[in-house]
Amino acid sequence: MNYQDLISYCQQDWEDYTEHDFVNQLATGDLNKYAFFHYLKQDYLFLKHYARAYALAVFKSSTLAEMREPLPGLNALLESEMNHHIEYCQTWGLSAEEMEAEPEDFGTVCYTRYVLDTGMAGDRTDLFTALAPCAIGYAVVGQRLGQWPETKLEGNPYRSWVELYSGEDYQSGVEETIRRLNAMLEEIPLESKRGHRLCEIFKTATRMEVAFWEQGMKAAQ
Ligand SMILES: Cc1ncc(CO)c(N)n1
Repeated sequence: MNYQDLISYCQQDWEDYTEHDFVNQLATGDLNKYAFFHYLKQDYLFLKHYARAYALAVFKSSTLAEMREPLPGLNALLESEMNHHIEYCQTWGLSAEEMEAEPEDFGTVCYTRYVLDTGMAGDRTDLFTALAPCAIGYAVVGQRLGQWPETKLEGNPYRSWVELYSGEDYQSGVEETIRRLNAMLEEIPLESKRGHRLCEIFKTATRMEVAFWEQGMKAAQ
């Protein structure tokens, strides 16, 4: 099997995630600012736990080459994504300390602990499958918004978000992630108990991504 099989298994959830109103409104600049602010603060907390999950990938590795594999992703997350979030929140008058002190919303707890639990209970492939919708989905969103005729950059308060995820650095990092995931999935038949289990992991994480957009939307109501 390959990563495309994981997406096909949950096609509707995948579209709900990557074509969500939240991202379309981000691209046009029409998203409610409280929705975005809540999302961004929660995403900061989300990324911290995500970094822990990448660190777990080192723990779950056996060879040195495997141990090194999660490092570029971990570095991009802790540096460019986190710095973007911190700098953005600062422009709204929120300090990094205040972001640290923000309480975790339910969707943030559910998603991050699901990924960590899947990785701890399973092996490296289970863990990377649980991590996959995050990286791949945001790359798909970034690519789509980068080409979408309705995307507005000029005067868009969310421009930096669109540029981060449609940018060359993020896109090429995810291409590498996909290549590695495919190499892990190659030997596993889609029509097997193992294949089915991986599809279910990917689907659950994808549903959590939809809930994460919804959690932002709800903050505006
Ligand atoms: C919830 C979520 N999923 C994926 C990404 C992409 O790294 C992110 N920053 N946040």
